[in-house]
Amino acid sequence: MTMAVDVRALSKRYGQKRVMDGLDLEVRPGVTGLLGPNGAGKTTLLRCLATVLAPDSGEMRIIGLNPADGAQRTELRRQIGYLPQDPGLYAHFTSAQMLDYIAILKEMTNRRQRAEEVRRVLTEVDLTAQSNVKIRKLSGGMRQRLGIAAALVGDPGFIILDEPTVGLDPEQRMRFRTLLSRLGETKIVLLSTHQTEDVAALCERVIVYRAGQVIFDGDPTGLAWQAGGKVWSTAERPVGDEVYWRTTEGRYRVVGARPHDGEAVEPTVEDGYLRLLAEAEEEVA
Ligand SMILES: Nc1ncnc2c1ncn2[C@@H]1O[C@H](COP(=O)(O)OP(=O)(O)OP(=O)(O)O)[C@@H](O)[C@H]1O
Repeated sequence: MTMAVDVRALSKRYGQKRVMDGLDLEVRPGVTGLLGPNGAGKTTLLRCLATVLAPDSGEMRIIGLNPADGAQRTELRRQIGYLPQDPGLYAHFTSAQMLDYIAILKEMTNRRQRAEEVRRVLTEVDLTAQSNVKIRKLSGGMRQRLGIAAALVGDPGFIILDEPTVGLDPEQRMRFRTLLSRLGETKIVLLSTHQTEDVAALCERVIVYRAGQVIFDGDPTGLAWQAGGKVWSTAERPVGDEVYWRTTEGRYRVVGARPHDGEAVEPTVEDGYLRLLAEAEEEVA
């Protein structure tokens, strides 16, 4: 089994709108983060990789299998765990029933084996106590964790998570980071997120995606340094169109040109990301 995702010249349009245009991408085991503004096309890419959506053209090899081929696609789906943005959980099922159902869809026919698998994934996301609680009674964060558990059923080699940390409290987010880091030791984990702190904390690789194009591919430190020498702390509210915000210390953090009293600040992943997007906007303008 080739533990890699290999995508060549992938294109997708919705009507006249071109969302992906000849995308080339390789993803290896480890945790890879996909960052990008709303509407960049992240979900479209993830849905293609999850074999939920067929691209218009291009080639994919995922764990050595070709999803364009029916038999290989079926085999591949056993190897993929996918958390969509809206996981479509059944409100009247309990957590355990939902996961058991997913295990059945993944063709786990042995009832005892399934029960064990359900227990395992519930433990992974700290939902054992909610095992027999109906989904409609779970909090938003608990539902999100159940969605993550669903993606882990059957121990897939390729895990695709679309904004997995939405709604998680800080403790559960930490727990989730630990879980993902562990999974990334042997599996291909691809997560789309708007949380640059998650990317900084757990991704060894980050891809920034904008308007269907990869505009950065490297490690989080490299992304942070996209704003190297361009992050400032200043006492006065900046004028002009630089990106800035007020910090808890009551100063302004500016990403862009140096304000007249600006003191240089070490860039974060968020700074680098914002700078990169601002530069991409400038190029288009
Ligand atoms: N089924 C569809 N039909 C028509 N247009 C679509 C469809 N799905 C997505 N789009 C459009 O394609 C573009 C990319 O959407 P996509 O959901 O892939 O972006 P995204 O990067 O995941 O965004 P977000 O961060 O907001 O989730 C958007 O302009 C969106 O409106």
